[in-house]
Amino acid sequence: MRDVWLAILRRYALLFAALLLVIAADIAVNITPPLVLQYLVDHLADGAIAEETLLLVALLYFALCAAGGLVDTLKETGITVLGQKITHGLRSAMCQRLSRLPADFFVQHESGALSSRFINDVDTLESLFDSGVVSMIADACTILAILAVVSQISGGLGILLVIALPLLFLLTRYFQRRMRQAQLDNRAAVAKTSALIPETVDNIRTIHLCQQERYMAERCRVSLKQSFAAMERSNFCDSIYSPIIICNCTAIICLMMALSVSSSAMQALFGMTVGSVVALIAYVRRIFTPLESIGMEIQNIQSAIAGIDRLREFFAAPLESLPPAAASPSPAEQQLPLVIEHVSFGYGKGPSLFRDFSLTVREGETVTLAGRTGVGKTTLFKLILGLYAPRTGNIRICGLDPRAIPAEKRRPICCCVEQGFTAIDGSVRDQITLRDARVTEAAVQEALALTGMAEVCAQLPQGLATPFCPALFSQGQRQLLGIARAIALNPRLLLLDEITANLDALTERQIIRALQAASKDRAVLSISHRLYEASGGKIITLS
Ligand SMILES: Nc1ncnc2c1ncn2[C@@H]1O[C@H](COP(=O)(O)OP(=O)(O)OP(=O)(O)O)[C@@H](O)[C@H]1O
Repeated sequence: MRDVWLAILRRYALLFAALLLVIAADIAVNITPPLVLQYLVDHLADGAIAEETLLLVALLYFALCAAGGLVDTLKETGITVLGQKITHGLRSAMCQRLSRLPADFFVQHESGALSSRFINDVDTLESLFDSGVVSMIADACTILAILAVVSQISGGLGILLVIALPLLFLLTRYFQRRMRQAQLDNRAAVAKTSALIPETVDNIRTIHLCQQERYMAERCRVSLKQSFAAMERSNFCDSIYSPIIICNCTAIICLMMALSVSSSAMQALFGMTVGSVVALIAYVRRIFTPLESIGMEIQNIQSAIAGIDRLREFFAAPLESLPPAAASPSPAEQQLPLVIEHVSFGYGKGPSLFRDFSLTVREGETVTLAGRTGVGKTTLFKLILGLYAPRTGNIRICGLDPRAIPAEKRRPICCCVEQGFTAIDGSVRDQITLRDARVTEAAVQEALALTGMAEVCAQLPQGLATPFCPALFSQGQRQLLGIARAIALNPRLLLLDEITANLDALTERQIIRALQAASKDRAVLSISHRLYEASGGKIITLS
């Protein structure tokens, strides 16, 4: 993961440096107005300043306030842009890595957990930058700068602030922790209520039949009550925090004034003038905003660290070791769509599912794999598709090692139709082309004609341009679309994994007819007894 970070930081080093400059400018611009105000008030009080100079100083004060707002906006924009760039760089690195992870990784990690790495964990990492580390550095620098200036004007107030600030910081953290806990409790209660709604709707008949309405209502009431109580706690902390901070701020100012007038020694320490009082009040107020932000930033950094750990795990997963890119096979090898020679395979360190298995499928041939359930028929397909490497032996598709075939060359060589149709977001045409520019309109029409789906698609409201939704087609029609997708780039080898399972006899016959038309002149390896009976091809039993 360190390489990824370094690459990202190197790429955006300029932006990072510019951001640091803007942060420095922001601190400087925000710290100056009270000093100008002090000068202005002091000189107004003793009347020893020309009117034009006064006007100029007043204008300077307003200009500095405006510049402060401007630089602040620039700083926020810079932090957000840098955070977004880092997120983009990180997600791109994750996507690149995702396509090189072995099939086992996807068996061990649920798709939901993997999506969460891409969405939630990367988002928390973004917050590590835009409302975490960078903002914390900026806030800490602002506090130090204010303390330095305040100590210059009034050493006594500087000491007071150094004593009070850690206590106020602890108070802020206490409130923030309580609010966070209340929000977490509320989220858990809301999630419970949300889960209850679909559960109730799905089981509404059973609830009525078993007269469980009260029980369900009670469950809902309990989680709503928990949510309400948690929100109350959060609101309470929120409402009393600001008054407490304002009271503290006022108490510090009062204490400063009381001490400065109590004795001449104290006055020397606090060094009060009318202007300095105005400036110091402004500084005391200003110091609380970054103090409060730092508390939130620590919280963000803590949750981001958990996200970083999960991302580190993702980046630490070993990549698939692929054989070198496939060299062009000899013309003799090219003629054989599938050759399996003495292959043995088992998952991980488990026992071998099959040993010394050999098979050749030629052009125009339909071979059916048979064998008891769990014998490894689908596993053999995974080996042919290059998802796993055989323990021993070789597999060649058109003379190439399936694991070494580049992604863009796979579709014209070998395609697999599975039991269920997996749709992509887009139109009906996209389901066949998969947005692959090599699939021409003529190829789409030919694939639809071969599978008998041309008429069905022509009757759709916008023809092939109709946005796809599962309700447009029956289960059998979706399977036919899957076959049309598989043959659209005219692959030499077609793998069919129980594609007629769960279908009624009529639809099954329709699919078998479509397959017979699609199988002409290509090698077909199937796990389907029906197809075997219909095609009369070879049957190979795995044992
Ligand atoms: N990713 C995996 N990791 C470990 N074991 C697996 C994995 N996938 C499948 N298996 C195991 O391998 C064995 C063969 O599974 P496979 O799906 O290939 O059988 P099959 O012959 O296609 O069965 P069926 O006819 O029921 O579909 C099973 O015992 C299964 O539990």
